[in-house]
Amino acid sequence: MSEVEWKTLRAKAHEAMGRAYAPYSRFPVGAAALTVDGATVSGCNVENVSHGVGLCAECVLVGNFISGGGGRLRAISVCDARGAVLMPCGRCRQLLIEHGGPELLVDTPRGPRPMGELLPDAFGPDDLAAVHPQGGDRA
Ligand SMILES: O=c1ccn([C@H]2C[C@H](O)[C@@H](CO)O2)c(=O)[nH]1
Repeated sequence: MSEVEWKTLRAKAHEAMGRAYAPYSRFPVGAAALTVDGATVSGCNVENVSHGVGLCAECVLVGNFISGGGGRLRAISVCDARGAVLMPCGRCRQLLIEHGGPELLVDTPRGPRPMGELLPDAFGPDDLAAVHPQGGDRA
């Protein structure tokens, strides 16, 4: 990832932040990611009057990504209303690692870091396979 690519992602995250629906927290968030194919995808937080069912920007990004055809995420940047880099919450780290793996580069205040550092020893498909080696959908 070049500095130019990070700047583009940060700009797209900021743009998405401007579309956030966050009347309850008044904390708009934007997220933008680069895919391994070179496409970009973004998302903003979408809150709800039933506070607990609100969606984080990263969650909306993943939904947009999958509904747009999916693939693999390479890098992501998330920002707040000031444009400052924001760390994905724990749930969103799990959502993101599913589609980018531990190599997914995450913009952090300390610079880009692989998701494997931010969610070490993540729960993953191997944990399911250990119980159901043949696959299957029943417990
Ligand atoms: O990484 C984050 C952290 C928080 N939020 C949202 C959730 C909620 O709408 C608001 C305040 O927590 O910010 C995100 O979208 N992404």
